[in-house]
Order: sequence, then structure tokens, then C-alpha cells
Amino acid sequence: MTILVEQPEFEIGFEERHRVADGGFVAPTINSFGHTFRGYHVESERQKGVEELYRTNHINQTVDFVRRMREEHGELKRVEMSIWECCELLNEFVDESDPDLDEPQIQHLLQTAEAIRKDYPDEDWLHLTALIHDLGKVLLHPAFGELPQWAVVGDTFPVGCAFDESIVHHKHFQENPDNRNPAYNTKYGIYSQGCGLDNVLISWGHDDYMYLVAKENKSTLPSAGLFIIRYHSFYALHRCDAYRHLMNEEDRENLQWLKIFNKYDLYSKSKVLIDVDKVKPYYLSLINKVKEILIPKNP
Ligand SMILES: O[C@H]1[C@H](O)[C@@H](O)[C@H](O)[C@@H](O)[C@H]1O
Ligand SMILES: [Fe+2]
Ligand SMILES: [Fe+2]
Repeated sequence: MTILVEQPEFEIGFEERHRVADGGFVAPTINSFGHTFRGYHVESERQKGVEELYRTNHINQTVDFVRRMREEHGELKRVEMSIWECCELLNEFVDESDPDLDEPQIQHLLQTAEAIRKDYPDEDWLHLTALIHDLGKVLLHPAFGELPQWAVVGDTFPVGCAFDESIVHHKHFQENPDNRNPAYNTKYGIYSQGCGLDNVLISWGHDDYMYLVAKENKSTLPSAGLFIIRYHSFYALHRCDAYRHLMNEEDRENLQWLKIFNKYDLYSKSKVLIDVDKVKPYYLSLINKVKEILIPKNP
């Protein structure tokens, strides 16, 4: 996958950098299925499948697993593909962890980006961040390793320290071997006060993968854009204020943008579909601002 901004074209102004206001955003109260958003315990047509995904996820996301995945997939040696090609690849996949959306993922990318573009018309770096924030879900595709859904989608959380109770379907951590390991099951585990999220291992999935892709390609998206990509599924942090003891100053600053982004990521999920051909020229022009570097294929 290729994603690179050659020049730092996407800059956040001083004012925006410090903006915490929500731009007047009004969140809808019910999702397309007639339930509250993120209603993981309400009976719905998606509830059982979603819980089963989280059960498998919570049992298998361990320190060893995350280290192995980061090594295996961080090399980016599989395939070379442009950003828009990756968006189109996601036309085949529905996210099985999501109680609020059963549309193809390309729709979710465009719904998020279009919603944020409407309220933040001048923030082109944010439009691009929204377009690519879930591109890491290409891990589901055979060309990128065909990982199972539980290892690609769903909320993320730190491994190597205690699993916070605010994490969705927390009870399923009981069967995670790290949960019984005294080196890993305390408040700090292998970390220390204020160590910074960059030093924390996060459960493996599309966020960290896409971050590694962006970093490896020397993306010059602003630090807030990379932070959004890397932690947008970390709801325990940005929704429930858990794990704050691991954050440093830069994390706290970037978190403000992540909180803004999250509203569009979550509440733009809808059955009203975006006309892909209509918006494609705008996003291609954004992508064309970036200079592409090719990732070598497997020999
Ligand atoms: O089910 C969703 C989905 O997998 C999203 O891509 C992720 O960012 C969210 O955290 C999760 O709740
Ligand atoms: Fe996501
Ligand atoms: Fe998303």
C-alpha cells in the first residue's frame, strides 16, 4: 500500500491545534437499526455476531500475539497498491464488529470523510485522514494476508497491563492467558507513569497496521492525523478516559483532535449511501497532493 505526503502540505494552524470545540456537531440518537449507537448489549440482528467476534478477540490478543503481528505485517512486503485502489478493495468487506453499520467499508470511509469535510471545509489533512483511517482493514483481503476479522476490526486496548473494565465485552478477557500473568495484569504492567502511548503495545488490528504503513512511507500528515489513525478504535481512552496514566503531553494534545474525529467516524454511519463516482474526483485530487512511494513486492 502506498501513502505518502512528500511535502508537509497538510498543516494545522495554531488556532485549530488548540480547538476543543465541537463545531456545533449534533449527534443522532439512534442508528440505522433503530438502536442507540454502540449498543453492545441491546438485542439486535447484529448483537450475537458482534459479541462472538469480541470473545475471540479478547482471548487471543496477548503481548506475544501483538509482537508477532507487528513484526509480520510491519514489513509491508506483500503488495503495492494506491490509496484509491485500497478504498475500492474495501467494497467487498463488511465489518463484523460493528453494531451500527452493515454496509461495505468504502461507504464508511466516504461517509466519515464527507461528514467531516462539511463541518471542517478547510482542514484538508482531516479529510484525507478520514478517508484513510480504516484502510488497514485491507488485512482482511488475501493480498494482504487474509487475517480473520477478530484480528483486524473492533475496538482496541493496551496489552501488557490490566484490561480496563470499560472495554466492550470485558468479561471475555477471563480466558486471555495474559490476564493471569502477574507481569501483565496490574495497572501499569510493563509500562510506567506517563510513558507515552507510542511506547504502549495496542491490540493488533487495522489502526496500528495503517499507522505502520503511514510511518514506513514517511507520511507527513500532521501528528494529530497519525494519532487519529493509530488510536481511533481505542474507545476506552477517548470515550471512557481510561489509561490516562500512560499518556504524555503530546498524546493529550492529539487526543483533542481524536475526540472531534470520533464523532464523525461513529455518527456518520448510515444507510444513506454516498455516490462514489460523484465524490471520487475530490478525493483523487487530495491523494494527488501526496507523492507515492512504492512498497516492494514479495520476491
Ligand atoms: O466496530 C468498529 C470498527 O471496527 C471500527 O473500524 C473501529 O474503529 C471501532 O473502534 C469499532 O468499534
Ligand atoms: Fe476503525
Ligand atoms: Fe471508522
